[in-house]
Amino acid sequence: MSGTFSSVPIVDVARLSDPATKDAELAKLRETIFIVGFLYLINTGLEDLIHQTHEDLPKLFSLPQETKERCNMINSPSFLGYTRLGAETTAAQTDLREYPDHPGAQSIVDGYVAKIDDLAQRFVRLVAESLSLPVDTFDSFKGNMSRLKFVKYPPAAKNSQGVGPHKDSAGLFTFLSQDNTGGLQVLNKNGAWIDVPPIEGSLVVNIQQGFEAITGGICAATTHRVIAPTSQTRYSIPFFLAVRLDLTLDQLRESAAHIVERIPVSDDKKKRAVDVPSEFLSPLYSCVSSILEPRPCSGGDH
Ligand SMILES: O=C(O)CCC(=O)C(=O)O
Ligand SMILES: [Fe+2]
Repeated sequence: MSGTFSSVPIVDVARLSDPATKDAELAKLRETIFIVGFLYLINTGLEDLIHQTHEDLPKLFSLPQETKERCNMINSPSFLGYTRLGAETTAAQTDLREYPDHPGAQSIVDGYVAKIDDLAQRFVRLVAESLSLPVDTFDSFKGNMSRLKFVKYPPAAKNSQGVGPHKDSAGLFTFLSQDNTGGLQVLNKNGAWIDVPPIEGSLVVNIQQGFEAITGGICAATTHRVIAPTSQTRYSIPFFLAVRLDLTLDQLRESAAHIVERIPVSDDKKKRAVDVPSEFLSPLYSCVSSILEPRPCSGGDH
């Protein structure tokens, strides 16, 4: 792999679990983490769950509008819940997508979160291994505010914005299951949009800005977007693995410097990593929770 990419690599969990193939697959994971920031994860063991959950999504979204509005996120103190179509903006344009939540969805959500969170915990340890770090290196950064979203993109005019260009923000990694529609694209270092076509049963995993900050910018979050579908409705299920909200940015900088020292990449890359432009390291915020909800940070030293 050279300095940029023209497709998103596939990393195989079965090969990572087999002593005969583990090292080769870890090397692939490392290259992918450094160069692309996006990968497909296959053979996760979650294929049936993913399939079943996608079967359930159209039913959830076809709940009556007033049922969906009852759990609108604007009424929630934690800002979690339903968002209607057109209520979001990315890169100054309206996104053509909506997401629901409903008490009836509780068991679907709980079942999915339990399994995907378990996979996410294993993945983070594999990433540490692939970077030649102790397996538990990132464990102390993990928080308990991970989020699951069910997203619907109705058909729209050609080249409409499903969700505009963005990097995922204050977490470690995103684990996304997309249906068979397509439309997800990632931006490579030459400024070209690269398709991430659906692979049945796979998860698309990408680095968030929290992990970028933890690795001092060596493992960077990649900009991505979704082009709205034109003829069929698209559904996706992103799971955002969170960082600890009480982590102070001073602590983060200190441990990032410590981790960067141990990652075996060229000094040149390390040098560039020192000055990563990330809202995550903005002096405007004193701790991670204030990025999500700007206010003074308390109890940040544990
Ligand atoms: O729906 C997708 O495929 C991607 C969604 C996404 O990028 C996000 O919600 O952050
Ligand atoms: Fe995203």
